[in-house]
Amino acid sequence: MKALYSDDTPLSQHIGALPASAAPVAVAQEARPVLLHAEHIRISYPGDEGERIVLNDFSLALREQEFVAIIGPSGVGKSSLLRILSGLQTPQAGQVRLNEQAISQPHPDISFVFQDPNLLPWLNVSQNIAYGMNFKRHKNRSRQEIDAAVAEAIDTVKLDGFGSHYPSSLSGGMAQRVALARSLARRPRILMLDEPLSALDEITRAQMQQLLLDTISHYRASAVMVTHDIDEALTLADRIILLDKNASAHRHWSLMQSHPRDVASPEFLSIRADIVHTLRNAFGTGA
Ligand SMILES: Nc1ncnc2c1ncn2[C@@H]1O[C@H](COP(=O)(O)OP(=O)(O)OP(=O)(O)O)[C@@H](O)[C@H]1O
Repeated sequence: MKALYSDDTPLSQHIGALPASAAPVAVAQEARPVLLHAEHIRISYPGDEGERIVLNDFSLALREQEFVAIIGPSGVGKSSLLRILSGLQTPQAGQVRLNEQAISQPHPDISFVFQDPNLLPWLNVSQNIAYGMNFKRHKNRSRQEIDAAVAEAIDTVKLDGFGSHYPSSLSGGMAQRVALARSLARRPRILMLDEPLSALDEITRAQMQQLLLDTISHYRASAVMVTHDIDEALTLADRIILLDKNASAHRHWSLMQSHPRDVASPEFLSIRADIVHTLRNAFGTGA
């Protein structure tokens, strides 16, 4: 069977307690420069018995145009990690650097898409997308430049003809496409996705997965996506990182398959079974 992993190491060895940064990355990605470094991140919150460590000594080097999926049981710190990688939250230890510059607050090169599209109901589709560009970095843009960026984003998410529609007239999938367009029209280097497709029905979700890949590729962005859906991670990601209830034991798989992928193929079923097996054995739960 053709190996899905970035080297010939059996999966059983990959899922040892390797720090995410220590494991090899896919060959195609290796050539790309690292965009975002997270080093020795610790996340903790106050608990009944003092500091409760959620994630410990987590490191990640996200490369240009790399797609990383973060999976793990509920409460292991996936959303907290995404906020830290984005500069929206400060870690208790460690550092996040974007292009070697430490970040500790929201950065214009990083944008977010959440499960809820959060569209402003009093603005139409074009205005919602343009609203996302209303940041310092775009202050010197002319009206024509903003209109051109909005038109490009609408075209990329396949919403031609819907620019003047209001959110109340959009389906869930269309609203999420607007949210995606709003985030990418700003031309961020990295898109952070916190379960953006989980509220959609199966068919819309599958369509959105392909659209997401196409759109991110069009804008040449990197992506970090939190998902509970292993198949979604297998469909989209160059790398899957599994966060463990043991805060120090993060594990990862690198996938080398090009898109579109057939996750029902024997090789994907095999890695899927390995991930599920790991989750069940180590954590007593599914993702
Ligand atoms: N602001 C906060 N104050 C205290 N505890 C918090 C805070 N934010 C998160 N937590 C706790 O930290 C842990 C990790 O939360 P987080 O939302 O990051 O996990 P998650 O893996 O994204 O969970 P889910 O899959 O359920 O969304 C949880 O136990 C959560 O209750």
